[in-house]
Amino acid sequence: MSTKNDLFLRTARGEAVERPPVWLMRQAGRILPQYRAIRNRLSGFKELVETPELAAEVTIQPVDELNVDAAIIFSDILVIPEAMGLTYEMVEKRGPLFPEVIKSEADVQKLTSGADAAAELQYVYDAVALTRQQLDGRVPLIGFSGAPWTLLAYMVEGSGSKTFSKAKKLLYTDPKLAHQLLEKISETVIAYLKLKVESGAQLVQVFDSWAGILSPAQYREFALPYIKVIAESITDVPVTVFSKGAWFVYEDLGQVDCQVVGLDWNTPPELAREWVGPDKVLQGNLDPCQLYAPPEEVAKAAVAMLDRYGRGHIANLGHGVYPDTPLEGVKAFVNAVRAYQYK
Ligand SMILES: Cc1c2[nH]c(c1CCC(=O)O)Cc1[nH]c(c(CCC(=O)O)c1C)Cc1[nH]c(c(CCC(=O)O)c1C)Cc1[nH]c(c(C)c1CCC(=O)O)C2
Repeated sequence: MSTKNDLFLRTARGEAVERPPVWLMRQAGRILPQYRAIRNRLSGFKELVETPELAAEVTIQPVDELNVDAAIIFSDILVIPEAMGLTYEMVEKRGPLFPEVIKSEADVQKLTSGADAAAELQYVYDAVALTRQQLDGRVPLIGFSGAPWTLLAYMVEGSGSKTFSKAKKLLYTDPKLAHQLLEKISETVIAYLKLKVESGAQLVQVFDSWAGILSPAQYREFALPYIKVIAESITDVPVTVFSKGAWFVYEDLGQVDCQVVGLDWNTPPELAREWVGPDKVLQGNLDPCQLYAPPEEVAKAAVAMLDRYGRGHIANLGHGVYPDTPLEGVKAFVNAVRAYQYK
């Protein structure tokens, strides 16, 4: 099946394009009334994630409503810990919660990993295949995974946290165990992403949402090597690495076998370009809070951002869109990028 609007993929592959493509992290979600309507009649978030027909429907909603240049499969990074044997709950208004966490070597040994764990996630592969079919080539479909360090952080901490100090403590007190766990997570992520690609994902993004709380030395020891192996293992589609808050890693990411590097809103694109080098495509990085401003200002800020990046850029926010963002702000952003022309 050919993709009618393949601007996003052409850009990710480094081809010359007429304007930057645009999509938003967390575009499938609470910003859309259509999403809230479906979500409100279900038992919870997990029912939506685990029902392929519904996941496909909410994945396509932002394509219909916002006219973005890519869809991202509706799911969560926490399906991986669950497939490995650590179930999560999504508590309303609070976020994820793991009733059991990883504390000891015995806990790590109990976890399933690799192909066995990835085989638990058939509902994700079904959602990807169904979404591809229903998109009918309108825009490309992005698959994603959490990065090993970010997944470890949830598996050890048991919930969100400002500091993730329990997870960081493990790195300092039992690095060997941390590596054992990271190894198992990585094997699972690789098997999982390969199956997502086989099911129809046309690019994969690895979210290292908590990269920025690591020291540079910790990042190089506990995060980067695993991201490297994952990027090298995905050979059939482009790979995006988004290491949030970790400006100090861009030089290293320049050496990783990925095509796109995602930037958070604290990172000046000119510096990121210097650090990662000329070959990668950059993705980002408008401050999600900018979208609360009046639409004309959102549009101006979007154009100013695009001018700073120049070519080799996928327009996005610097992190996921906040659930209470006005739709008119989101649309002003998308439309401003769509109206832009490279000189
Ligand atoms: C850290 C992380 C998680 N999940 C994810 C990350 C990495 C990206 C990032 O840094 O934001 C990734 C994710 N989660 C979700 C998507 C869907 C696709 C998309 O981007 O549109 C994606 C790509 C749906 C979701 N994942 C979640 C929601 C909200 C739940 C709901 O609808 O009730 C959605 C739409 C829940 C979730 N899931 C997670 C948290 C911390 C929360 C609670 C916070 C919140 O409520 O926003 C873990």
